[in-house]
Order: sequence, then C-alpha cells, then structure tokens
Amino acid sequence: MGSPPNAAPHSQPTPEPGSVPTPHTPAGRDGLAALLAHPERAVIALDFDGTLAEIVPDPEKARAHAGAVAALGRLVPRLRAAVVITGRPATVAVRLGGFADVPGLDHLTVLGHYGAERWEAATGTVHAPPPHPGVAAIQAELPGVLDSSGVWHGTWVETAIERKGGRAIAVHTRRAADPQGAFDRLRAPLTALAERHGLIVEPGRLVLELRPPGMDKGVALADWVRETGAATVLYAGDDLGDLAAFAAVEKLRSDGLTGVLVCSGSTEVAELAERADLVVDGPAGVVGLLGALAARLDTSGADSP
Ligand SMILES: O=P(O)(O)OC[C@H]1O[C@H](O[C@H]2O[C@H](CO)[C@@H](O)[C@H](O)[C@H]2O)[C@H](O)[C@@H](O)[C@@H]1O
Repeated sequence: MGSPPNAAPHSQPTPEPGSVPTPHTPAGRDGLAALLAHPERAVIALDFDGTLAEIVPDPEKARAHAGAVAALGRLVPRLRAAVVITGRPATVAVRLGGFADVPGLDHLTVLGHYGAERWEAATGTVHAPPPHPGVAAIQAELPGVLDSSGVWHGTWVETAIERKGGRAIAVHTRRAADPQGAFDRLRAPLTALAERHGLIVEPGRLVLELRPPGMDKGVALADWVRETGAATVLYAGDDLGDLAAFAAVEKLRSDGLTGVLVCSGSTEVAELAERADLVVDGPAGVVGLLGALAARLDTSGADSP
C-alpha cells in the first residue's frame, strides 16, 4: 500500500487492488455507504477527459481508458442511472468513449457541451439547441487575435484550435513551447473576444474554451439527478469545469440526498482535490473505483433494479 511516486497532491493511499477505497470525509463515507446499500436508488455522473480518458496532447486522440467501458457495463445495470457530462460535443464523447451499443449501457445518457446537448444510448439521438451566432463570428476573428497575441506563429494556430461542431471553440496550449505561459497570455484577449460576441471563456487543463453562457455542469447534473429521482449521486471529475458539478452535489446533500465527490487526481489541477471526498489516481484510479464498486455489488447480492 501507499501512494505511487508521481501521485497528485492530495492523493489518498492506494487501496488494495479491487477493494473499494474509503472517502476521507464523513459525507463521502455516508454517500458511498448509501450507494452500496441501495444501488437501485443511486446514480453516477462522470466527466470524460481526464476522468474516463487519459489526457493526451492531441484532443482527437483521446480515448476512454482501456477498462472504462467494461467497468461501466458491469456497474451501471446495478444502478438507477448513469451519465457522462462533458465539455465535448456529445457525439464526440460517445465516439471517443466507445459508449454506443455496449451491453449494460443501453440507457446511458451523455450530456455534451457542459449539458447543452443530450445523447441517449436507448435511441442514439442527440438533442441540441441551435448554434450561438457568436461562435461563427469568433471563428472568423480568432486567427487574427492569436497572431496578434505573439504566442502563435503560422501553422501553430491550426493545431491549437478545436472547432467543436460549430457550437464552441477551444484553444489548446498543451502543444506550445511554453504551455502555461501561452495559456496565461491568451486568457485576456480570448476573454475580450468571447465577451464581444456574447460568449464566455471556460478555462480548463491548458485549454481556453469560448462557449455560449447559460449552462454548466452543475445545472446539468442537478436537473438530471432530479429527473432520475435518485437519492444518492456519485460525481467524478478532474478539471475546473467540474467544480460546478461538485457544488451541485454539495447543494443536493444539503437538500437531504447523499453524495460522493471523487477527484480524478493530477498534478495540473488542485482545486477539485481540495473539495473531494475521495481522490483517486487519474482515469486508472476512476476505472479501478468503478470496477471495485461493481465487484462489491456483485458479491453483496444486491439485486439489479
Ligand atoms: O468536460 P471534459 O470531458 O473534461 O472536457 C473538457 C475539455 O477536454 C478536452 O481537453 C482536454 O483533454 C485533451 C485530450 O486529452 C487535452 O489535450 C487538453 O489539454 C485538455 O484540456 C477537450 O479537447 C475540450 O474540448 C474539452 O472542453
């Protein structure tokens, strides 16, 4: 036992392989106990990048962790419902995650664009609002703004921009020579650009996303939990965009539900670890947790709902 040498700050001791780790907060322990005692009243909500998928330099090359779909396929049928809530377009998360046509995930929901889009495994259909007109305007102006920032030169711009189906634009700095420096220098000009066109900037792990306002993962999660009628919710995330979902779980707990806040730990983001009930070691740790929960429910004799 013990933390791996490169574990993120706040990582908790690594549990025995296959065992369910113990949250370090009373609220988290209550939430986990409720999930295990009454899985039919419990739901799980999971972020994608950095939580179910390892962070990689090229966003298009991200994939769900090797064991993620199998662990979900085993765990989710035991639960009331499950959702992936992501900044990605819903269909992109479904493709990169391999979430379509998976036994056990036939009622999975994926909420894309921070909850603005909804994909249902049961129908394979996506519901999405019309694109915000500011996105097209920003797309036209963005190369000029990046050029004048002095951070990007020539073809760099094309590898930095993720177009996100015309509904948002992400500017990535992970592949810059100085990723954090580029992020810091771009933040103000991109915020001004977003504001000029009625959009907001969502900062993430070496990414600045310009997206429509009015939705976040907290609103999306609270609405979805209410819709399911769940009594317990486990949420796992890794990035700043997940803080709104953490706040939603805290609010649901104050309203009488039980909940568990899981941080997929990294050396890049400290804020979630500080608020989590349980910190695991990145996507491998999240998948280990999902697998351990499934194994525990298999052996505890809890009936599928
Ligand atoms: O809500 P999420 O599922 O966490 O999505 C948030 C953003 O994640 C993606 O970017 C991050 O992952 C990339 C692939 O590993 C990585 O290259 C990048 O540095 C990370 O920030 C995605 O590309 C964005 O569109 C999402 O908004």
